[in-house]
This record gives sequence, structure tokens and C-alpha cells, in this order.
Amino acid sequence: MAVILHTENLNKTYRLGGLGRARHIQALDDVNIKVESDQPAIIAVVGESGSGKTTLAKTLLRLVEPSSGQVTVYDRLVAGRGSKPGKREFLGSIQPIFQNPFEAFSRYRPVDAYLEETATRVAGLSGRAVVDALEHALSAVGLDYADVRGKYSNQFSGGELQRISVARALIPEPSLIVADEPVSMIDASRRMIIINLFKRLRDEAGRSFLYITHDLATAYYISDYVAVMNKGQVVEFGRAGEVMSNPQHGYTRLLLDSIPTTRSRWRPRPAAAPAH
Ligand SMILES: Nc1ncnc2c1ncn2[C@@H]1O[C@H](COP(=O)(O)OP(=O)(O)OP(=O)(O)O)[C@@H](O)[C@H]1O
Repeated sequence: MAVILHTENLNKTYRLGGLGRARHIQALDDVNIKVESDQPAIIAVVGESGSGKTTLAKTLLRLVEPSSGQVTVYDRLVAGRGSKPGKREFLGSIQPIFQNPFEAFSRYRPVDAYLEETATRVAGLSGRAVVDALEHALSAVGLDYADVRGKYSNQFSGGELQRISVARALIPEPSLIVADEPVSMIDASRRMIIINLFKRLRDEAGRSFLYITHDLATAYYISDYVAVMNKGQVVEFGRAGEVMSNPQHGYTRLLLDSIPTTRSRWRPRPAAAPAH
């Protein structure tokens, strides 16, 4: 079985302010998560703002150095003491998708230039193989290269642009895609297209995802595993079905109670008392 993700006693403390006025924020507080499986998996990390989700994502992407602890992804140590993966090899195996696709692509550069750059610089491709990789990745997200070529970010909807971000992430054939709030900036009616795309890429292309979200409802819908974070700690972790149907922690129950259900939304109001 492969160790898809293992964080061991992972800590991150940010230091704010200068000498004498320094303040420390413990963004990750002994985070321990282990997902071991032969099947690719979608691992959701849920929690309110400031709970440490993005910091966790950034340690996997090596954008943030942990204060202590280690991270293993697909049996390879990627962060913490002793981790020294080569840059290209590392970038190829873990790819990010960010929250705002309009910020990921400058409006002064055609979007396919970004895809080409990933194909040449990260995947190490050249010549015809670059075009093949772009065609293949775009078709995996339901887009045609001919419809994307030469166009700029302002010529796409947020949903289309996020699908192009996913295509870019797929080019180096990563084993894990880290998606930090990937649908929060997208029109609500288009969110499920991206969410379902992740499911399809897990099942058909064998990609695993770390899916970071505030939204427990979509986390439940697509995830195999859920980690619930609060104040830098993972307060609950397990198979999605178990966490949702039998939450052990009060904070998880609180998050679950905040999901609007059909029943609570449409429950008829009690009739007003007749006026006397
Ligand atoms: N570069 C930084 N310097 C100092 N403090 C930081 C830095 N990045 C994050 N923090 C702090 O660390 C804590 C965790 O932040 P983080 O962004 O990881 O949370 P989050 O759960 O992703 O929040 P959100 O959902 O709002 O993105 C917060 O208190 C935040 O203010």
C-alpha cells in the first residue's frame, strides 16, 4: 500500500513583529494525518478561516518550511528535516490549484503560454510532446486546445479558467493535486463541474487530491477522507462517511449543524397565533 499523505507531528509557528514586540502564531499544532491506500484518494481539509488549512497546503507545496515535523507524499519525504527532492521532480509530483483563477493567469499573456511553460519547465517536454500534453490535459477537463489557444484570461468564465488551471496542474502527471479553496471564487452554478471533475480525475486518471475548503457539504460529497481543523489542530480525521455520520468532536458537530439541509431550510414555520 502507498502512503499517499503522512504528516508527522507537523508544526508551524509564524513570528510577527520585531524584537521585543514579537508575537507567535501557531498555525499548525502537531498535525498528524495518515492516508495509506492502493487507490487514489480525495482528502478534504475543512475548518473555519484561520484554522491552518492553507499553511498545511503550503508545507506540502514547500512554500512554507515547517517549524518541526515531516510530510511524506506517495512514500517520499517532501517537507521537514531530511527532505531534499530535486526541484523538477518535486514540482512534477505535487501540483497546486489556487483559489482565484484570475490571479493565476495574467491578463496580458495567453493562458496556453502558462500551460506550455509547465510542459517544458516542469514536465521537461519539448517539440511535439508539448502540444500532445496540452491537448491531452485540456481534453481531460473537457476543453479543446483549439478553443483555448491564443486566448487571454478575460476571455474565459471563472469556471472555464479554473478548468484550465486544473489542466495545467495535470500536465506533469502529478500524483497529488493540492487544491486550496478551488471553487470559492466560482459562480455557484458552476462549482459542481469542478467538484465532479476532481472525482473523475481520481477515478479515471488515478490522481489524488488534497481538497481544502470551508464547505463541509462538498467535502462530504467528493472526499474519501476528511480532516477537520480548528486552531491549528486536526480535531478529527477519518473516512468521510464515518466523520460525517458519527462525528466525535464538538467542533465537527458544530460545522455539521451549520450545513443547511433540505429539511431545515424548508421546514414550515409554526403558524402565527391568532390575533385577539
Ligand atoms: N505568513 C504569515 N505570517 C504570519 N501569520 C500567518 C501567515 N500565514 C498565516 N498566518 C496565520 O496563521 C493562522 C492560520 O492561517 P491559514 O491561512 O493557514 O488558515 P486557513 O484555515 O487557511 O484560513 P482561510 O480559510 O482564511 O484561508 C492564522 O492565524 C493566520 O493569520
